[in-house]
Amino acid sequence: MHLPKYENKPFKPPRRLSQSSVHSNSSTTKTTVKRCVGIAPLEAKAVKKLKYGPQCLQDQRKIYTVVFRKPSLKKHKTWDGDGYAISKSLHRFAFYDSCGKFIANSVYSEEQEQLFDHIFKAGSLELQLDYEITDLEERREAEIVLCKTDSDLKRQDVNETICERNTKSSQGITAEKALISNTKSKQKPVFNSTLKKLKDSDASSVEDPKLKQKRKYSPLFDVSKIENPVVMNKDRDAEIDVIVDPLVSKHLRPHQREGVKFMYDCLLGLARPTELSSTTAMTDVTSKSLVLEPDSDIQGCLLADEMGLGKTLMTIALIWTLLKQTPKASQVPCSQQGVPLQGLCHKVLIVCPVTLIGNWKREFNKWLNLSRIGILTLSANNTAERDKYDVRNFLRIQRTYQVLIIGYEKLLSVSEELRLGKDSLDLIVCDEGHRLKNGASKILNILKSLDVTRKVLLSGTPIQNDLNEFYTIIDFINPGILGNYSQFKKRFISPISRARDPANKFNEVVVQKGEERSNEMIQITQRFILRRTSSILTKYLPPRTDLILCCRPTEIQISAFRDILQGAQLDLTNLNFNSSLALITLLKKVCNSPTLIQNDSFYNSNLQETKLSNKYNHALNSGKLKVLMALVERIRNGTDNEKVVIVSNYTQTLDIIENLMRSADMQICRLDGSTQAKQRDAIVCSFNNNPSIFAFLLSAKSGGVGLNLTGASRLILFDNDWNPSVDLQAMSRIHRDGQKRSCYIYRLVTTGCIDEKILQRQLMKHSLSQKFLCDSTANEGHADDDLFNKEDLKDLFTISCETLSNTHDLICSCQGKGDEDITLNDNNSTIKQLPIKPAVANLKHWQTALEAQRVIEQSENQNNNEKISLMKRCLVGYKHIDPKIANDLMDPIAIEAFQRVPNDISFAFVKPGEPTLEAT
Ligand SMILES: Nc1ncnc2c1ncn2[C@@H]1O[C@H](COP(=O)(O)OP(=O)(O)OP(=O)(O)O)[C@@H](O)[C@H]1O
Repeated sequence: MHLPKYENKPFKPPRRLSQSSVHSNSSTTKTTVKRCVGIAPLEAKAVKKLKYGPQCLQDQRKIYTVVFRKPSLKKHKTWDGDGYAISKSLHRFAFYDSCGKFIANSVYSEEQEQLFDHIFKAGSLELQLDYEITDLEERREAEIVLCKTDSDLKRQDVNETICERNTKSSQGITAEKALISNTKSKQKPVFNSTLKKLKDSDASSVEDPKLKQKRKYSPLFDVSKIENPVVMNKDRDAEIDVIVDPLVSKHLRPHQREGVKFMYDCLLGLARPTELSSTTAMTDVTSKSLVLEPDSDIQGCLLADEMGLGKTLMTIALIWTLLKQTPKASQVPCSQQGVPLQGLCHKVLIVCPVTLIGNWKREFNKWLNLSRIGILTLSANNTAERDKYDVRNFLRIQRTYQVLIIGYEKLLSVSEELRLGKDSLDLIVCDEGHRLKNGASKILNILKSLDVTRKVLLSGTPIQNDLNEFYTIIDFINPGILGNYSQFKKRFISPISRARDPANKFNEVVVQKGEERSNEMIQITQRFILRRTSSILTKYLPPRTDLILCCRPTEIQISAFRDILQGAQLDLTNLNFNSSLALITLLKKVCNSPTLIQNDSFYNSNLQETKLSNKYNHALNSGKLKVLMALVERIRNGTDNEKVVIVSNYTQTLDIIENLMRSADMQICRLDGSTQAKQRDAIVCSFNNNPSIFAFLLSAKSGGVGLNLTGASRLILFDNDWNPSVDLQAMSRIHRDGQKRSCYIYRLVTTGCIDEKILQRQLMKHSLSQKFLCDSTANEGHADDDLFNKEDLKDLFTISCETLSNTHDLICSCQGKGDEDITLNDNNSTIKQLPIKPAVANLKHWQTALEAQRVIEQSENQNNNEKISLMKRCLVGYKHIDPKIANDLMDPIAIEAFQRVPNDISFAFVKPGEPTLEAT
């Protein structure tokens, strides 16, 4: 199977622009020519009228790009310049420099296959062919340069006429303005370095002020000819509208149109009225340009949309717009029609996890085509020296690449090169930007040292509930907006933390102050943070059925739980979460498979004398493993050639699953923390494209982020993480754009054991995380103390062998016939989505101890009710099914699996997907 491979173009030095293409007043750059010729093919008739030196337009001879240098004896030779070659016959080549000036002829008489390796000697130069220009647009560009050898005004006029006619004849989304050089004025050659200087200079240095006053400017696109355009907002000084290229905007969904405008407003420091971000306003305003007040505090943003909402596409649309357009036309060189020839940005740095570099490049190709935009990626195979060379060239050379995509890890090795060339960078995009939450991180400090004001952070994972981390990220995006750290600490961290401290839970004043400061912080930051949930996508995706399957523990598991809990001699009166963590982890492992305990460090140092491990060393020794194997066998035997992704937090669990599946002759691939960066992309591609690979084993934490596994339509989440967003990340790998089949997500939990309790915490936390800043997402696999009191901890260590589902027992009293699901009554639906706190408000000052006790008890009850309500909220829409009573798990595969292991699925919550797929 042939997979697309995107190689970087070789670096070339800046091309010297031909005299006619650029001049110091209303100058025209190479881009001008490119735009002009890219609109519609030149008509042969018009072309024939031109009597050009190289005659290149009169026939279909091949045109190549070339690089050249003076002959040198140096070991590591570099190229001095670039140009073109025209092959007049199979063997004869005429070489021209980048201005179209003839250099020399040369002959090639060797094997055709080695043509591109051959070093030609022509004139006093060595030359090498780079690539044949087959792209129409690029060929036209070359032709025009080559045709200008004896440039004269008449010929230029004809060019202009052709360009104008092409523009007029182009329709709808191709209605781009022709960009025509003003050749009638005096021309001086300008190098790209000069253009770079112009970039930051004042308008007056580019244009004569008198001329400027008279001059009219035009946007790059004619908005009247675009169906449903996306027009950017502007400030009062804007001279023209900036309109997203219809080539991209035609693909954008309503939330994406709004997202692109949001990011643009932030980067340009435009103060957005809050109503603009409301969902109802979306469709109405994105095609209009509103005049907004400036907001000097903001030049960066955080796009925190949930995964799968298309943050990559939105960012590509933004980058492409900024590279090509600016509202301040008078500050850049313009065509004769007043169309700016430069955008607001010239060079963009995208930093992302190494696993996502390939994905970014594919997305650029998907939406723009790589022939339009120069994307440089640093290959994982490159040496550090090669990386440095590439980065230096990226920043130095104007023309070849506009975007550099680099892994976070590689930033360190090229930091010096980036710092030296930092003035060339205009925008930094940090994908999975929550990685920058650590203020001491070297990567963050390198990025800060680049002094790039415009920044976009992308993160599908909510920012964690740690105010220090939050400060670090916000201060990176918009430095100083929250004051310096000590001011921030005083104003926000201290009062908010004090209010969260259980010791202050009855101090109304403290709690209220914390709440006020928290709201104040939200108000400041929501100006540049945008978060939408993936529910927006429902109507564009195939239906998704969610099944939570409670898997009955095996006898082996139950006896392992008992032995461990007895051996650990828990002091239930002095429990706290951190001291119990090792035991909790051990119990989680037993839920997956008792085999795992033999490698558990807590077990080995504290419980080994119990010599339990040998007893549990059987293959299918857990309920979840039995259900998993029943499911995957059913999926594999199905007629639809469906594939499955299996996710676990433990690589050792993946080892067990891998062994079981391989012994059942299933072909699998696997991605976990040990998978080399350079292999990751290839593994994902081969899974999605190779029909013989049936399953993908994925470690939830080490790579789930950002992966596209739409080759599979079923996903089994083998264990839960405390942090619901880790699981959500994993689950959205298959149910995302590009998915054509109905999807099924199975979450396996061990009935009545710690697995189910973790699920319950997740359900509560997910409800809480709706309020952005108060997201109670836990840190790196640790549970959040907010949600654990001593009773909760005791509950974690309680095994309920008799129950069909401990979760169901808590929230509902139905029989599990499958016909009842939870609907929130009015009371419940108004539950405040705030972290659970004791009902402090109920406790007035100066109450007797008895009254206080009563209020506290009431508060605790109220909290329990709130917790249950939070859980219910997450399970709205789920059917409650005891498969022994109601044999309808709403999925033929699950039904067949149940028939195979009827004693191992004790209960199920099933949320059937709605058939709402819209043509996209
Ligand atoms: N408007 C659209 N039409 C069709 N496909 C789209 C659209 N927007 C995005 N996609 C596709 O959806 C998939 C997911 O998009 P993308 O990776 O950008 O999401 P994301 O928000 O960055 O998610 P994550 O946080 O998981 O990385 C990609 O394959 C992308 O090409």
